[in-house]
Amino acid sequence: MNPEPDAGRTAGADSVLGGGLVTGPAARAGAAGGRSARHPGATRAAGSDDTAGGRAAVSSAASRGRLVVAIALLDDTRRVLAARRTSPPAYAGMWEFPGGKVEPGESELAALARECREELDVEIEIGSFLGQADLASPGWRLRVWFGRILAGTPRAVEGGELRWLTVAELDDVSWLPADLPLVEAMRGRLLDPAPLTAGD
Ligand SMILES: Nc1nc2c([nH]c(=O)n2[C@H]2C[C@H](O)[C@@H](COP(=O)(O)OP(=O)(O)OP(=O)(O)O)O2)c(=O)[nH]1
Repeated sequence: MNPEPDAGRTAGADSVLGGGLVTGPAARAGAAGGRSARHPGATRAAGSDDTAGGRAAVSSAASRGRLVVAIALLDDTRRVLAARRTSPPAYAGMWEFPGGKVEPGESELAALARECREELDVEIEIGSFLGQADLASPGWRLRVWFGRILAGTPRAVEGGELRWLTVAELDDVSWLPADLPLVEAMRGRLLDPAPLTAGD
């Protein structure tokens, strides 16, 4: 399933992702920014209640929600790179797709490229959209793309741990709760022999 139009197209193809990828400069241009959400979240907003105060608090929190972008980086054998978090305490030890928050004025894809540079010390090529999920904090949303490494060997710059997981190993780690439906979607895409082309 690819619920979003592809992030962008360039010439070229590779055996893992297929063609139609956005590389660094194109990613920085941010072809996918500003799209509306079309998919319900996987995680219910936490902390809501039925009191007027509760509604106001939730509404206020939603208005300052954040967009988190992350990447399912694949190697040539379709293993995916997972990262183990060290913070906050509630998430420490759980696994996620590398990524982070989009800064104000920054495009989604530029943020994705920046986060991979900062957290993994790699340059990436961004492929097709995997999916999105609402996070526990009201107004926060996670959006994930497939991608591959163009340059560098990933290392956990900010601590934690990295693991390349085969599709058979996806359940060997404890994913963050919001990631679970995305991991399921990814499993389906990885088991499908079709190339993970942008726009498929
Ligand atoms: N990167 C990433 N974050 C995720 C995933 N799933 C999930 O619930 N999250 C949550 C955890 C955090 O609350 C939030 C991302 O925040 P972050 O702390 O990683 O962002 P950041 O790198 O910009 O961090 P910072 O500079 O503000 O310290 O999204 C995921 O797969 N990848």
